Amino acid sequence: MNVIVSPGVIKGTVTANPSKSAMQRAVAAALLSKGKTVIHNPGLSNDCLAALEVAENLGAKIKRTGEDVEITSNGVKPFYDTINCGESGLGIRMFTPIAALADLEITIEGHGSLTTRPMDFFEAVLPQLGVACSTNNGKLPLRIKGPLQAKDITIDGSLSSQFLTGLLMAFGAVAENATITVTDLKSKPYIALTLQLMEQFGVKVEQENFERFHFGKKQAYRAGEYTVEGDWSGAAFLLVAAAVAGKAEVHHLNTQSAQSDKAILQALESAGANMMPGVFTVIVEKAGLQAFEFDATDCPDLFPPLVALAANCNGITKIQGVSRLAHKESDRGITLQQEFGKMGIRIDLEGDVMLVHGGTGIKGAKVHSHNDHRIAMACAVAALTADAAVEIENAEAINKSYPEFFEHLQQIGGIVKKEALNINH
Ligand SMILES: O=C(O)C1=C[C@@H](OP(=O)(O)O)[C@@H](O)[C@H](O)C1
Ligand SMILES: C=C(OP(=O)(O)O)C(=O)O
Repeated sequence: MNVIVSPGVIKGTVTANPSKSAMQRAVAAALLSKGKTVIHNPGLSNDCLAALEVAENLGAKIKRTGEDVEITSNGVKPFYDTINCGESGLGIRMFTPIAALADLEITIEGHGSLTTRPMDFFEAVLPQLGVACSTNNGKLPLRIKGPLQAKDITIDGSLSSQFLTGLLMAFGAVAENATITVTDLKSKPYIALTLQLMEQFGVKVEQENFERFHFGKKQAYRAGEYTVEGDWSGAAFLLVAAAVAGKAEVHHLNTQSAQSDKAILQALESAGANMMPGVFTVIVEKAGLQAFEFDATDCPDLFPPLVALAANCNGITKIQGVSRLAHKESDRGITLQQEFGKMGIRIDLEGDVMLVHGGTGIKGAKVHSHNDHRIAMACAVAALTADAAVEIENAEAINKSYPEFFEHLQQIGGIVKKEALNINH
């Protein structure tokens, strides 16, 4: 699907979509619990749907009841010997150690960009926990055979925090007096989110400095009720849209959230946007925007909205953390450079630093998402202040995290036209 976004003024109110990071973790915790969990405000993006399907294949019963999702589980008891994590990096890295709690040999698959993302971590780490594991040269499919034994282990956290999230969640179900030690952990706030979620489901982990995670006496996940927070990662695009092109009020955003991407507020402030954050609502208004400096090492998903913001700021914005982008849905440093380049915005990549030359004028263009949801959304926001419309090819990539994105953009005044592909027979 191609989507055309025209320049225009932003004005309106919208409710943030549910956080996929929170939803996927809640689905995993519900699977690990005994009994019925009710998830309110469930996320239904492709990554969330993939998590629900994996939980079902690993033994949970899933029911949609009105606005909620009910997950009834008796722990990990796989129905099948194959699970498919769709395109979700968190999904595969979280559910692999969880699936390894069973003693069945299981094949773990995915599709699209997930087939090119690195999984060799598991081959190095899972055997130390008694799990046989093979990959296809460090890529999918994975084959594992548990059961996983939670033992003291040291892992490298520099590539992604998601592997640690998976180990923490799995250890939570079986560990007794065991410690995970992590070196060079990146994306730390995502681990804070994991620990917070585990505690909400009754499992407490003692952590020191995000380097040592200790499990004392054996614990059990407790089924219950859970409400998914609004998503700061998706809302960041709406907040930037307001900062560059008008004014918007975004509801259901918890400013006390553990989500890393609430850091968008700091970037907006540094750029000079007018902001009025409440506890569950954020209002952002356009102002004269200046180039800013920001370290996105621990919140890498903010790069695409930050680039859309920086393109509208006078001067050269410096964003640290480019090396974190190589293994996302696309190699995002390069993809942003290419696609914003088509819109006349120069981006230099200098080692771990991205330099965005802003305030030079955004041009209408035809751009491509590279099947990366956050690139599609960043281009849509850039279009708002372009000199002509921007056409985004493969814009359906947004379904991975935020299927409602274009409707939400329209709700706050965005001029959006969706074009189905013409297929000539
Ligand atoms: O745990 C999570 O929900 C996520 C962690 C981050 O990955 P890394 O830890 O690989 O940076 C982030 O980029 C991803 O979109 C979601
Ligand atoms: C990288 C992302 O997700 P994941 O790693 O879970 O696929 C993302 O949502 O931008």
